[in-house]
Amino acid sequence: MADTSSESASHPLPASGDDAKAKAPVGTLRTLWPFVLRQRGLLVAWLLALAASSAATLSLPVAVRMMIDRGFGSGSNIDAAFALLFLVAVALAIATAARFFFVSLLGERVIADLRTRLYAHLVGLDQSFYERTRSGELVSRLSADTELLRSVVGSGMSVALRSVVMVLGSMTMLVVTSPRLAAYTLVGIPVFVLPLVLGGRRLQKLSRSAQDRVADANTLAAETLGAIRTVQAHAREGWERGRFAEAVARSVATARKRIGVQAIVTAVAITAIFGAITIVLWSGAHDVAAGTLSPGTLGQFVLYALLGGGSVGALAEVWNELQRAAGGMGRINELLVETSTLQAPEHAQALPTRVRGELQFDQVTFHYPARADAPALEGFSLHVRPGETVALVGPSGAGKSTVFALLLRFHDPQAGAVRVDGVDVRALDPVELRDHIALVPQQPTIFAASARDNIRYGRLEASDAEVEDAAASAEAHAFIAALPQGYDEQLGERGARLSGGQQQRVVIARALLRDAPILLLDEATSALDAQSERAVQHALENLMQGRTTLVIAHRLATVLKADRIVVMDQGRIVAEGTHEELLAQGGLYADLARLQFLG
Ligand SMILES: Nc1ncnc2c1ncn2[C@@H]1O[C@H](COP(=O)(O)OP(=O)(O)OP(=O)(O)O)[C@@H](O)[C@H]1O
Repeated sequence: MADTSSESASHPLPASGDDAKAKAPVGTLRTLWPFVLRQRGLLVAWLLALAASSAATLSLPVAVRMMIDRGFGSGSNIDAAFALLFLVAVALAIATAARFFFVSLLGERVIADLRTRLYAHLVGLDQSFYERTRSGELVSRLSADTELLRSVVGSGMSVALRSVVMVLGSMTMLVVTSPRLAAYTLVGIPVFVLPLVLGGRRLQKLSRSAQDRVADANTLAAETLGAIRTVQAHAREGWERGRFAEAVARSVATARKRIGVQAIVTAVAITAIFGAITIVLWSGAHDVAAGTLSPGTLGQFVLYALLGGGSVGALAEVWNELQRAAGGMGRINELLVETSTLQAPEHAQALPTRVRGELQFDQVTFHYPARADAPALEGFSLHVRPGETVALVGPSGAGKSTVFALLLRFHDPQAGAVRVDGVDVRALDPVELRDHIALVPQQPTIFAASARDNIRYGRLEASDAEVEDAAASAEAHAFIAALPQGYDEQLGERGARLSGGQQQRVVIARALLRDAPILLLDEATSALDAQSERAVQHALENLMQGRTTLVIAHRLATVLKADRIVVMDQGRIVAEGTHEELLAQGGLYADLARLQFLG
């Protein structure tokens, strides 16, 4: 059987960005307002440019009329009429460029601000939030949902406001230009617009389901390619090919419907627009022939009608965009209102300047928020003296990791108290508390950064020499120095370029550099070869020296060296003593030791 343990059948995320089925009302976008107001300068510059470009656009038809009537009509003012037309066009060009620049920049700034704020909020949320939230979901909100909003602030908002100005402006100008033709047009508009709006709605629904079908196929591909070992080990390549082909075929079938409707809508749109223009021109031509209307005025009228009609279309489109963005804003708001249940107390107590590292659990009872019925620790009491090494041993689910979580104050117990140097951890600022603790987790966490920066994560202000000293004590200096770029070598995502034992030693170096009086060590369970094992063991011994150490033990060497072994089962302590004492007692420890430590 192939080893598939390293594969996680990654569950498809709901693609937040695309999935915006606009459940939130458009008013949700109000949340953005304070962020927009913070860019006051850009906002004012944009509004000025918008006013200028709208004025230029609205005067363009007038310039065209003058060009036709004066330029072509009499022939005397040709140069002046064309010069005026060109000037208006240049003004329009400059104002449009300025408008685009200011509003796009405004969009970028506002969204950068929102993303920064959202991330800052997320990293501060407590563990219980992360236990019920998938990190992929958060990343998707940070990227896809903010991207939706970026396009709203950076363009949608601009198009909406501009279109409203244009619709109002061109309607006024239609009436001013020719009240009679304007009356015809206003009566005629709904007749032409209604089928387009209906077609547009249908089109939108279809394009959403086309997107969904494409997403289905992508999800299938992501899931199976991510678990390719399992697929191949089961010889399911042929079957998966078939499934993917079917999913793709379904997306084509949906797309075909959309394309068909779009083709019809296009035909209707062209007929409607040219029908309208023909009718206005026809009616206007009679007026021109009768001498009641100049040709230029007719041209001016048609241009205003086109401007107004185009802007109505743009408004309809932007409305959809606003709805999608409101969905994104709603999801981001859900995150922004999340609060940590673990707040720093208003008047946090300070730990002594030299923390001795005395740990006390007093009758602690704790259950995870998701498991109200099953306590992870129950009446748990433990006293660890400064500098002592205590090994926690117990079957899976006994509560060993929970002891760590409470010491780090990732959660607060429902009863009892956890104390460091006699101070209840609830009275401390969590950041100050954690400053005195070094954690070496079972799975080493390596960031996609250089070896040096990975170690320095333990203490950001450490010098290069201190980093290298820590690496040396962690038996990591030799292999890091041998990397092509030495300490500057990028370790790759999740430490892809290091072996398991090397990753562990980098993390130990990080903990050494942290130089905290309290060490929480969750020993790795994965077997290393004898040489790596010895190096890691050596590194750990250096790390534990002179610190209060709680270790979740998986190795014989560790339990043998511990000052005391605490045996846990179902959230309680069932025995305590040294390896020999506990072996002699028999019971749970003897069973565990036979399985885990003595092979
Ligand atoms: N985030 C969580 N939400 C709900 N229940 C949890 C959570 N984490 C742990 N538990 C439960 O709490 C109990 C103690 O878990 P804990 O992780 O402390 O055990 P452990 O001794 O460290 O086990 P292992 O050796 O397998 O890591 C278990 O019953 C577990 O199912």
